[in-house]
Amino acid sequence: MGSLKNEEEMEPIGGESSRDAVLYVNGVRRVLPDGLAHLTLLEYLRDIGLTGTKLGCGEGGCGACTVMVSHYNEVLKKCVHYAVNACLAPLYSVEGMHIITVEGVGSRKSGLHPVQESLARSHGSQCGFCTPGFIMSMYALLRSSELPPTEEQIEECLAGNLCRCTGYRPIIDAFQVFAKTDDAFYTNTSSSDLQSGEFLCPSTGKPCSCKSKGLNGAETCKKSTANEHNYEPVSYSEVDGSTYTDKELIFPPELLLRKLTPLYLNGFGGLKWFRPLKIQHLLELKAKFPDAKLVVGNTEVGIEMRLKRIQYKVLISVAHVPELNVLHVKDDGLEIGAAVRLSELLQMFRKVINERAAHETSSCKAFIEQIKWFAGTQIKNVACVGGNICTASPISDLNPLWMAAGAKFQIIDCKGNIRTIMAENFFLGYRKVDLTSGEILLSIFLPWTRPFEYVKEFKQAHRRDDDIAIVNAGMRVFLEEKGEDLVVSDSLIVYGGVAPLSLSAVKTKEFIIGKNWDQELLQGALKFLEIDIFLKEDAPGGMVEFRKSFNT
Ligand SMILES: NC(=O)c1ccc[n+]([C@@H]2O[C@H](COP(=O)([O-])OP(=O)(O)OC[C@H]3O[C@@H](n4cnc5c(N)ncnc54)[C@H](O)[C@@H]3O)[C@@H](O)[C@H]2O)c1
Ligand code: HPA
Repeated sequence: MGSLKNEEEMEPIGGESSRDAVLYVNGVRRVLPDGLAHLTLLEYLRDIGLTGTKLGCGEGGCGACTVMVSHYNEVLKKCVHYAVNACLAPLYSVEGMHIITVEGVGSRKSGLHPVQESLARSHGSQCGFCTPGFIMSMYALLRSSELPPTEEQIEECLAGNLCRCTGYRPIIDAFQVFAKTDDAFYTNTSSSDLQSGEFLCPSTGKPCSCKSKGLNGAETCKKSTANEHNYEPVSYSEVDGSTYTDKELIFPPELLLRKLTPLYLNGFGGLKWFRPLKIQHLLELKAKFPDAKLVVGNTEVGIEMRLKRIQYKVLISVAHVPELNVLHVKDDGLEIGAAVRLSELLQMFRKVINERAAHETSSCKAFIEQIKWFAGTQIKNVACVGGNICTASPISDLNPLWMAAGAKFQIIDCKGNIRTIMAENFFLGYRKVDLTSGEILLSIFLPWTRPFEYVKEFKQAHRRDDDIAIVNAGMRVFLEEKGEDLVVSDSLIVYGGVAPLSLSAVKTKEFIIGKNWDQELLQGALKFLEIDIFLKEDAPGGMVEFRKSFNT
């Protein structure tokens, strides 16, 4: 399929020269030849014999293909580790990175990792198909956490992994031994006894169900989750895995020193894969290939190409363009680059709600709740804000919130001209947005909320975790004090899942503005919502009565 091209031979992608595409898998250096742009990371891994990673749903919904990606983050000046769905990750998107698969974590032969051993001992593996994915989600959480994770973080990191056999309880039990809430519980036996005589579990910091008064709380708790029969641990003597760390795969030193370079590679059927590192190069590419698809997480494009058989000829990975990765806290709000991943955004929201006045972060709190239920952790680790916005899905979880929260989108064209548009006006129809083929979404500006301004999210899906919405919404109301009363000064209520696009309840807004914030307003608003959100009996998506019940 030809060889790697250097910059001189390249399409317009800047003046730096390109190098070999390199990847590390389980500590082993691998040179990626040109011609593989059509491959996913999963296909590549299985082709090289690493078949522990499984193909389940192929759309990032089941987690059987979970692997851990590590790379050096130039901004944070440290290695970052996170779980991804290998079934959606384009092979070249992980160029310059280290991939750890379940084979690299441990095996019977080389010794099991504590995560693997605990799962096996707790009967958390039955048919075994989903097991590598669970192991990798938990392993990635442990490697990326500076402190031992909480029980909640452990459950959250598994939201994108499905198991059809166990009912999840043995899996959760197996992994909860890695949760630790308070060092004192481990070091000070007297502090692990409540005055009532109840025993506090060292792993969870909560009263322990085994209620044992044994010598060592940790030991008692361990036995309650692991197999109580005598056994010879394969690789370690304690559940905390202290002896295992000698074998832990380190981040390859070569990748610490190696600078990312722009890439231009090819794939089957004439597919071109570009990785510009500068906005100027990205804009030049977009001018040259107006129909090119921008990709970051590939969680939408990947599904379109594989499951819907849509053929894109040119893919431009914009994940490493600095201008698209900004996350700036400003006096009047937050500037968010279009390529910022949802997990990064979530962290930023958590940071600002701790640092800023409570009234300023009502939108941030609503986004935190909505992102929690957006998808599994593996998807949130790669899916970007701009990808979700530009997909303009009628069930997008975040677009109703951007609109309601009064966000503004910055759009840049191939010549570098920037225009700003209110999120409210950006969505034009079914998966149609106000972008010409020469334009891309550059960034999003989310204003802080004002005193007496409140933003709320809503999502109803078939199940809570990792599911698409049946109906969702974003709502904002800004109240003004008038004497004894609170009067609605401004508002926006936007619903998803009820029309071909995220739909603003215009008449309801008109009705409530200027009215007192009371029960009467609520009853009147519900009537107007029935007019604004009108679902025909044969509306696409079905479940019309059910969906109507959420709107009012
Ligand atoms: N597969 C899943 O389980 C799952 C779950 C939840 C959400 N999602 C998807 O997450 C996606 C978000 O991110 P992603 O990074 O994976 O998307 P992606 O890389 O697949 O790109 C999605 C779309 O957005 C466009 N796009 C991306 N950045 C753009 C920009 N800066 N300007 C203009 N267009 C741009 C792409 O060209 C493409 O059409 C959503 O679209 C949503 O469909 C997937
Ligand atoms: N949330 C969850 N799933 C999705 C979305 C979203 O916003 N868009 C497409 N699939």
